[in-house]
This record gives sequence, structure tokens and C-alpha cells, in this order.
Amino acid sequence: MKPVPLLQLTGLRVEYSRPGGQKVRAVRDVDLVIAEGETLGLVGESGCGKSSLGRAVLRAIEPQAGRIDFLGLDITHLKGAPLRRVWADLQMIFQDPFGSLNPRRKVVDIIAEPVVRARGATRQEAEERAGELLEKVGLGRDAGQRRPREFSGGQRQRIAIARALAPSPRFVVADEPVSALDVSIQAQVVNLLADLTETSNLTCLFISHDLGVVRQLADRVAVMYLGQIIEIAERDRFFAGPAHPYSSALLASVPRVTAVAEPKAAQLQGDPPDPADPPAGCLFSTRCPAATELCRTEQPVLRELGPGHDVRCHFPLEPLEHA
Ligand SMILES: Nc1ncnc2c1ncn2[C@@H]1O[C@H](COP(=O)(O)OP(=O)(O)OP(=O)(O)O)[C@@H](O)[C@H]1O
Repeated sequence: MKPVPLLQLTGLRVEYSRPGGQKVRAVRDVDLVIAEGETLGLVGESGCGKSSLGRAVLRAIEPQAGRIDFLGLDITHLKGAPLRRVWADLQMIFQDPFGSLNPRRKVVDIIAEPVVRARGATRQEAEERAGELLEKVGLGRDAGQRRPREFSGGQRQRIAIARALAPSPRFVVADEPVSALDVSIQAQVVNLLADLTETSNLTCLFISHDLGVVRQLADRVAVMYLGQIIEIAERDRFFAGPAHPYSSALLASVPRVTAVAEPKAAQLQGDPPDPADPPAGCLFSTRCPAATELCRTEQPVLRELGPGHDVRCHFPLEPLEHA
């Protein structure tokens, strides 16, 4: 029997209304399956809809269409107590570790609180769990008696990670968790996250605009453009040579991860179109150096290029190497 996917998105759509009533479709009918224990890296330029997708998955916002199945349960329109029960298994790590931590509370209380609230633990059990987690994230139990402002940015993000893991969730959405940190600290926090996801069999949606970071953590990579997933592949296959011209250009713009040269990669020119006024045909056609008349008129579907490798392009690039 096929295992139940931990998370399944079917035709997920998120729309916002701008003042004046104009509709912005931030997530366009996304289908996605995340298996238990995997880390999926979701990448793309600013504004492509990564956070909107992450927030919809967490049910911090309600999607306009589509369906979210988590652990086999349809959570798309869940509200109140049933949604709060699901949140015990669905946690979030935010970009800004200071803004997301209550400055007036002691660290031990910040971490213990979700264990009491979500799991019904006693105060003593929750504090014990907080102590364990503070050790696990490398801060030590004594850190629990201090307040967030006494810690550096990287340390605060370790506290935020400990808080997210405190109720022993099955799934974590990490939305740009290291991009507010100094580059020298980023690697430490990424290594910690890689270690924790590995040792706790945690499933993770890791949102980042930084392909270098995604390469260190993700088992699979999904690339978003203007609300659509335009390519998804196993990490090694992706980094050996992505098939979508947009992914290729994105990869070429990150010097650190282009050890494998991508000769066909074009430079990304200009900004993405306004999602309220998307182009006809392929959404990338206005910036794609290889766009033809077909690309400008007919929207490509996401189709399988090889095992576990899907691409939404009429003329995908030849992979340099097959994993
Ligand atoms: N509350 C809102 N009202 C109107 N438009 C919004 C709202 N939130 C997001 N958007 C728009 O939806 C699109 C997707 O935004 P989203 O924040 O999901 O993208 P992102 O890829 O996470 O970008 P970033 O990395 O900058 O956070 C953008 O065009 C954004 O301007």
C-alpha cells in the first residue's frame, strides 16, 4: 500500500484584494505532495508567493480554492478547536527571530507555553522539555532564565527553533529562517536545522530565496514563479542542471552554487510581472530568452521530465547530468 503523504496540496489558490478591488493571485492552483521526513526547499524571487503558500499550508490564511490534506485529514476550512489541535503538529519558524519572541517573557516560558497549550502537558513536564530543547539547540538550560533581548540574532533564532519543536510537531514551515542573520551565523543555524530535521524525522517546508542555503538542507527543490511551481526535482538532480530556463538563471545568479557550470543559463533581466496582471501563455515568457510564439500564447503544464522531476516549460533545457 502507498504511504499517506504527510502533506498534500491540490489546486491550492491564494488571492488578495488590493485597495480598489484589484485581485492579486499569489498562489496559482498549486499541486504538491510532501512525504514524511523530507525537507522540501521552496525557492523563487521576492513576491513569487512562497510565504503565501507557507501561510496557507499552516492555515494562517484561508485559501480561495483547492484543498490541503495533512496526515490524511482535509484541513482546508478547519476552524476553532480542531484547527488548534492540528497546529500542535504544524509549526512555523519565522524570518525575524526577535519580532516573533515575546520580549517580556523568560525563554523557558516561551518554549514551555506551546507544550502546555498544544499537548496538555503539566507545567513541570513542559519546563523539562524546554530545558532539553535548549540543550539540543546549543544554548544550555540556563538560557531559560534569561529574556530574548539578552541574546544575539542567531541565538534568538535558536530559541525560536526550540519553541517550534517544543510540541513535537510532525511538520515545520521555516520561512526564510536565516535571511535576517549575519552570513557567518547563517551556516550554524542551517546546520542546526539540518541536524534536527535528520534526527527527529521532522518534515519541513523550507522557504528561501537563497539557493545556496537550500542546497545544504533540502531533499527536493521546488521553484516558484508568479504563484506557480515551475520546476520540482530531487536536490542533486536539480543542482546538476535544472530544466526550466528560470531555474537555470536563478542558479546562475548564485556564484557559490554554480560549481557545475550551466552554459545555457541566461542572466535574469528585469523584475517579474505584476501578479495582478500576468502575461498570457507561459508566465515566464516576458523574461525568457528562449520564448517563442507558442510560449507567449499557450500556458505549459507541469509535466514529468524524469523520475521525480517535473517542469512547466514547452522547451525544457537538457539536464547536464542525470542523478
Ligand atoms: N496582504 C496582501 N495584500 C495584497 N497583496 C499581497 C498581500 N500579501 C502578499 N501580497 C502579494 O502577493 C504576492 C506574493 O507575496 P508573498 O509574500 O507570498 O511572496 P514571497 O515569495 O514570499 O515574497 P518575499 O520573499 O518578499 O516575502 C506579492 O505580489 C505580494 O505583493
